[in-house]
Amino acid sequence: MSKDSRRFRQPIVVVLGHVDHGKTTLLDKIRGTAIVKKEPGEMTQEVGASFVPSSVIEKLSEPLKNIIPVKLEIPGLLFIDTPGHELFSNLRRRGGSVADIAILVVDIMEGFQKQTNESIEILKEKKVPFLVAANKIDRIPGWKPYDNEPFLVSFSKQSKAVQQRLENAIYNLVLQLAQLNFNAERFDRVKDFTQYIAIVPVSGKTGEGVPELLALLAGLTQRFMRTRIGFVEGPAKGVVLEVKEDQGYGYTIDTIIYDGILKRNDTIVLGGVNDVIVTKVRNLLLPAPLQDMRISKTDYRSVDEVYAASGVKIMATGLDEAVAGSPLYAVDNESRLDEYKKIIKEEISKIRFQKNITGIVVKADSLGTLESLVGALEKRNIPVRLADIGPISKRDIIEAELAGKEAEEYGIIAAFRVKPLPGVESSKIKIIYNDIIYQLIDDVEKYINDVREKRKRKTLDTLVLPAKIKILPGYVFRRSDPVIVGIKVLGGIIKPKYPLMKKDGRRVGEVLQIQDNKKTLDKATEGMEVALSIKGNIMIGRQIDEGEELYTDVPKEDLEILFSNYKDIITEDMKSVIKEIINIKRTEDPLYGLNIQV
Ligand SMILES: Nc1nc2c(ncn2[C@@H]2O[C@H](COP(=O)(O)OP(=O)(O)OP(=O)(O)O)[C@@H](O)[C@H]2O)c(=O)[nH]1
Repeated sequence: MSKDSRRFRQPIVVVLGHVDHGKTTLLDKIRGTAIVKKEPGEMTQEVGASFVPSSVIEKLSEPLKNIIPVKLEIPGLLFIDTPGHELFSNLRRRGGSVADIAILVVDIMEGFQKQTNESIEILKEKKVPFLVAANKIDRIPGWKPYDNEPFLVSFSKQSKAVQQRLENAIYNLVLQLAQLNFNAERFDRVKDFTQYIAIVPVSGKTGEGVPELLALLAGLTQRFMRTRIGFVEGPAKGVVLEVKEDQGYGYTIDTIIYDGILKRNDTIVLGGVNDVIVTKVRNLLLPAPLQDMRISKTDYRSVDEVYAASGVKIMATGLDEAVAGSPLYAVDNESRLDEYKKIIKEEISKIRFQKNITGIVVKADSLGTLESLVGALEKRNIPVRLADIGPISKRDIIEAELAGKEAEEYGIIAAFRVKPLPGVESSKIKIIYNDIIYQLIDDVEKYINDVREKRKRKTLDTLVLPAKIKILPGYVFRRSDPVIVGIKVLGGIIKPKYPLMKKDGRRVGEVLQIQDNKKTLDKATEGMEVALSIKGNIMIGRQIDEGEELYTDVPKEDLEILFSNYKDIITEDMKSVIKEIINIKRTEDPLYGLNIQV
């Protein structure tokens, strides 16, 4: 088909679903089936995507003519090759996704799992319609496989008991979708596809149901997305899927062009690590044609132009700084260059940002994953102070430290597929790594909650309260191990287990016991004169002296909790002790007691 006769471009299809539910197997089966059914010259190869021409889809659905009448106007379907959340997030497009429709793969024996629900969330948010592939039907007990047959053909040949098992499993999926507020039904019973999600039973292993899956994807997109998939003659619009250093080609970008035509020598603009990149297309690369069924895409051939929708590798100078997930525009008229640059800058600055708030630092390898991370974190009410792409730098550490001083739980960096730059001292703060977006978010949330829980568990009993004591001269009962001395409480409250410090902030052991006339006390307050035993490596005359004044060594957090939760026990004498303690502690930690009004 020549491009001039095109009315529609091929819809872009993505595959999502829970781990091990069979996304890769199903995609491979679709590709393999398409390769087997193609006529010579019909199969063009794409970068990062596979094209299944309409002629193949029509051939496959021939036996279904009476059930799904498909007369295809679209040229075919473009399947994004790599399944999963992470790549999907780089298919970003302002206000949605470059993907036109999605296949949500669900293991029919296992039903909806965590990532199935997450996938639905993502699809809802990006407004991508989807159908459900109820996969692994060949694993239904008693199922007799009929390789590559339409589901309806194979289903009609199964025993009644097996048919019933399948129906039960489908019903289970219908219920699970209903809980998520979706109407759903087996595809052949759906009357209105705008109201119901179609469930297509398939097997990625035997290929059963693949004909229906393809026919439905094609039929639904061409019927309900006519405007969206209308072919555009103008300059290309696309998205950077991945940035790669290819042997012999230098830095290249794998892109999905979803609109218009991209030509060699076109000027393109896209997002870069430091600035918007403006460059000229030196070469457009597509995988060399397939010789046989092997799906290998390592050799390239160059072409003069590609038209939407397609996956193409772009060679150009300056791509080493290109950012995956960035929009890409071809500029037809140099006078509009600034306009395009501005659009890209604006879009990127919404995703890469620094705010003066208490929140965590997020670093990711691409714009798409960064956007997904920040979006998901904010949904869980986790504030983000700094969001950026690239390796962890000194600035990131400093920002996290600052946040941590304001609220300990936020003094972290969430790192998605990035590492610290060489020489960056990262041991001072907690960096949480995970290469799966949703696990990273779970890890971050868990860490924050753990820190908060720990803090909450600190009740009045476990707090170290402020106190100031004086070792009374002439009342040394034991000089060491443990020291036993007579003291007077000059202010505050002292209890066993409290750590003690000198006027210069140095630690000098811990209170072991408090006694008055041989009676053990659980505390001593202002004005009381009691005997105190102090354990630790200390000796009267060495670390501490008769007549010396000591303070309790109050942790910053304890002081904050005292002020936020137990203000009523703060007496005047304790207040003046607190002021002195803050002065002592500030020499080490300038933020000690910062938010406290004494
Ligand atoms: N019996 C049967 N096994 C299947 C089918 N589809 C996939 N499998 C098996 O299920 C396992 C997982 O399949 P994958 O295709 O790797 O699953 P995936 O969802 O791509 O997994 P991740 O990429 O790890 O998320 C493999 O052992 C497959 O062979 C199917 O239709 N029938």
